[in-house]
Amino acid sequence: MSSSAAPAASSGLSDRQDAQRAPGGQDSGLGRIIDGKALSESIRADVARRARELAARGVVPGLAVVLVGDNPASQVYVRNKAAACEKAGLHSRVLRLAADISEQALLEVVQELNRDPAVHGILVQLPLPPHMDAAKVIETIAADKDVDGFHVSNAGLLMTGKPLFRPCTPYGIMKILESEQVALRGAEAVVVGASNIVGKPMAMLLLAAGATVTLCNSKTRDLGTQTRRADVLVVATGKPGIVTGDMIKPGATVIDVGINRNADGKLVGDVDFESARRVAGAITPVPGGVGPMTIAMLLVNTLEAAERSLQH
Ligand SMILES: Nc1nc(=O)c2c([nH]1)NC[C@@H]1CN(c3ccc(C(=O)N[C@@H](CCC(=O)O)C(=O)O)cc3)C=[N+]21
Ligand SMILES: [Mg+2]
Repeated sequence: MSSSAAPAASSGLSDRQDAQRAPGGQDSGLGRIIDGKALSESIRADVARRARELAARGVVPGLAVVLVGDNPASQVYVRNKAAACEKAGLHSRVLRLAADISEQALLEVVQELNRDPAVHGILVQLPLPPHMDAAKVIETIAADKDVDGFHVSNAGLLMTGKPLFRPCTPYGIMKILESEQVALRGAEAVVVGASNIVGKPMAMLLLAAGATVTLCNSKTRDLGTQTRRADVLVVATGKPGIVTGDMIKPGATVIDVGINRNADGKLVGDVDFESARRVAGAITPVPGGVGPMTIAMLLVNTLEAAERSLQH
């Protein structure tokens, strides 16, 4: 692919964005890389501003994160969430529980957080150890503190068009599409992966925005036939490289939710980035795409829970 050697000067673009501009500003044949990190920072700045307004009214938004066991990836995510809270002026509390804690003891911890007026949002980090029934734990969280949006009440409210908390990853993806000014009314949207956490709520949000939605799963026959119709393609399977450039409609917006560590320890998505970028109009990178938006929307949900606490 061609890349301009022109100096970045005052273009205001990152080196990476500048490198994909062909001489004369013509289309270089490479899709734009969507900067989820920059967008997440502007959302977090907005959260910080609203948190200051709340603080002036005597309310500091509080998030409680419950971490069971010592999964190293979970440790990192939980630390990042806590740091993002502090930076935005939200209070965060991390409860670290031993991997062998009983399910009953965990349920009691959640019930205590439900009663605590300083806690506006509760997140129980997944996955939970195998001896726990994750659904039972999630259903124990008060629906009006369920900032993940995983509780059946919140899933039902989303499905019936009256969402309280939107799950953070799909919500962040909607913010990306909005900021990219992707037209969704009447558009073909294809979601690959039908989890309760990403794929299913993603389909609901896209549907509510007027897209025609196809939800694919691990049994979908000839996946490429589905994905090639997509104006907006969201991939959330946990399978690196499941979508390649030949499966993408030219000009499509491609959103990669996967976070996989490859053999050399590098983070990669579910989409084969190099081949996809030659076809897509715009694409999210991994890292720096969807991941930072997930955390930003967790802050938004927590802030809004605190704002609602003032309304009654
Ligand atoms: N109850 C619950 N809620 C969750 O929201 C939840 C969870 N459990 N369990 C684990 C997953 C995973 N998750 C991520 C959030 C941010 C990044 C993120 O910021 N990723 C960075 C890179 C991070 C890195 O370098 O490892 C990026 O994509 O740029 C990743 C993953 C939230 N999760
Ligand atoms: Mg990412």
